Amino acid sequence: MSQDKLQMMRDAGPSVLPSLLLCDFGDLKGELDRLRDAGTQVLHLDVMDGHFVPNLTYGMPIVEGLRRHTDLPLDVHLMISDPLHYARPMAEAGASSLTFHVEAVQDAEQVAGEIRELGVGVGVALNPETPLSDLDACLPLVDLVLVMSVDAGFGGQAFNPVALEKLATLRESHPHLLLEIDGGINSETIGPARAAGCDLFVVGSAIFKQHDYSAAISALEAAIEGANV
Ligand SMILES: O=C(CO)[C@H](O)[C@H](O)COP(=O)(O)O
Ligand SMILES: [Co+2]
Repeated sequence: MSQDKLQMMRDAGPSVLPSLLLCDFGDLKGELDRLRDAGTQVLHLDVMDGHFVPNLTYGMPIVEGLRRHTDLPLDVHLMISDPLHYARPMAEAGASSLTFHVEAVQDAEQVAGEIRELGVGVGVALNPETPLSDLDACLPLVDLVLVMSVDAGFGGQAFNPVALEKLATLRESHPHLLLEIDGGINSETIGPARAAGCDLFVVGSAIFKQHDYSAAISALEAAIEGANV
């Protein structure tokens, strides 16, 4: 099933992925309904352990609860020190793709290989200061690369344009890899990210700090459409 969901992420084309980090957790079902009505095709879930990053969010019960209320692909961003410890429970909870941070692991090739065996999409993420060369060993084993445009850990940070260079380099060398960007994406930064070859655009503040999610997502999609690709 998760491989189907990964295909749904590919088939969606350039897409805005709302990050539930900044949503109203007191009304998750309402938030899902509003996002679905706004045309959301993939959800981005930020899992933080208070160790790899200095922030703590949520784990399997929330992923499982979301899965019971939506068929949308769940793109899970693991900002945790020991991704393999939680990979299987996350897959069983309903994750469609699991993206680990290359900075968190000793052997990224092994981690990517073990996640792949779970039947979910495999992603690797890197923070702004991490060089692309750190991905060399695991790139042949992943479906997507998540290029961070802020330091992982918090929503609402300013966009770091170093991500654009990384996206352009990856797009050139790996035309079929799914490329995702996360952090400080809004209607001004999303166009340059699309022009650099990005497919999936994670957005927190620029959706959840607006009253009208449909209007916010439409503005972001218009900026993607208008990008100089
Ligand atoms: O991974 C993340 C933070 O580490 C979030 O996905 C990201 O910060 C989204 O929020 P914003 O659009 O406000 O930057
Ligand atoms: Co994220």
